[in-house]
Amino acid sequence: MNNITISESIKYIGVDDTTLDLFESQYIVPHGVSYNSYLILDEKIAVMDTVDARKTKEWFDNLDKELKERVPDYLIVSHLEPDHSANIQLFTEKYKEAKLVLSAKAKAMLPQFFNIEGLDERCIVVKEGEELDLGNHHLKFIMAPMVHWPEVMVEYETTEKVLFSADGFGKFGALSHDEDWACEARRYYFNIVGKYGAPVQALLKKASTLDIKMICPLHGPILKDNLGYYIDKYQIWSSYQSEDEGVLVASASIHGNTKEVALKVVDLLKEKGVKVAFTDLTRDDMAEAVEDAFRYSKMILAGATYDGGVFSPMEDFLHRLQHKGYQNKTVGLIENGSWAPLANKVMKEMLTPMKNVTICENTVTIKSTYKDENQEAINQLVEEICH
Ligand SMILES: Cc1cc2nc3c(=O)[nH]c(=O)nc-3n(C[C@H](O)[C@H](O)[C@H](O)COP(=O)(O)O)c2cc1C
Repeated sequence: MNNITISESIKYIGVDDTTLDLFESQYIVPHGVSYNSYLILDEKIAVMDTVDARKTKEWFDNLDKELKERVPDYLIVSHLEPDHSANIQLFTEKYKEAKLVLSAKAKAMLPQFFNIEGLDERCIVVKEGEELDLGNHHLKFIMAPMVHWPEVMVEYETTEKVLFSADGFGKFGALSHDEDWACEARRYYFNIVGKYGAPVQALLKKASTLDIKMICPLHGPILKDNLGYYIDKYQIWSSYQSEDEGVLVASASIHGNTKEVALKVVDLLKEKGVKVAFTDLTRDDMAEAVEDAFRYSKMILAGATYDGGVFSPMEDFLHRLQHKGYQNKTVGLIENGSWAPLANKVMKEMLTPMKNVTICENTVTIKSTYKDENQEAINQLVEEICH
């Protein structure tokens, strides 16, 4: 177990997973991920969520070690996604007197995942603002529907002023791997929670009334210092403001000619002192491209024409941005085609329904390979996006 200290009474019993190939079967996690779980030891004992089925044994070992022969009274269920809920059934079978404490929606969904005997008697359904008395510790329940599932709730422990924030403030990366919080927290946020900005804003509003000394999320490090920094990031991200003035240049190129033009644009922007990120959508991590699209205020898309449409990695990227609620940005378009270039038309059609997305008037069309005669159009697009 990671040697993570929370307090005398609150223990970390989570686990690192450093061999997972893809989180949610789609996100690379080069430094793994942690499934966090906590134990509150008081007159009554509460376990705060379970972990993924990949780590059942390790989690029960951690729990046993901290319980020191005592028996839990409650399992608090914040979220039913299997990376946190997988061991609920086993827990109820091992601790037959323990109650599950959960939202009404979670109780309704529970039978979809498990077949728990005497479910009604085993559950304590809690509502907004209700409290559970553990002795010196008191858990106050705050509903957080659609952050990012409907049954989600978070818990505020009033004595030590700890917010158990479910997937909120979560991050990719195992706890054994020490790294900057923002990069992997941002990639996690926009790809997993990003669509649900309004529910996150609602939760932040409720949280702003609490005196929070520590945030214990279900993934990533326990946040103890400078909490304003993390909360500010969540305010920016969930309100779809751009975190940085700058341009993401994203290319989808089959044979490299479109990419070559995209890289020329990167150089031009850099010469102008603009903050630039570049992604090759055919090879780089798509989730990081999504993250950067939300992070920066502007974006230039460079796509090859493919079968009368746009090359599929670009199409995939734009679909993801649609799903995640991409908005409030300026976007420039570059296309390439050998006989009937159509990529700009298709990219424009995909961008137009998005909220408050302004498409630059200047566009660039390359016919197969870059020629000097293309430079003027490129310059004009770069000039427009810089203003
Ligand atoms: C399978 C396939 C389908 C294509 N479809 C079109 C098309 O519909 N219209 C067009 O103008 N070019 C089409 N092209 C040509 C490419 O868009 C063109 O060669 C472009 O220059 C490729 O840029 P790249 O070097 O960045 O890959 C197609 C190419 C391939 C391989």
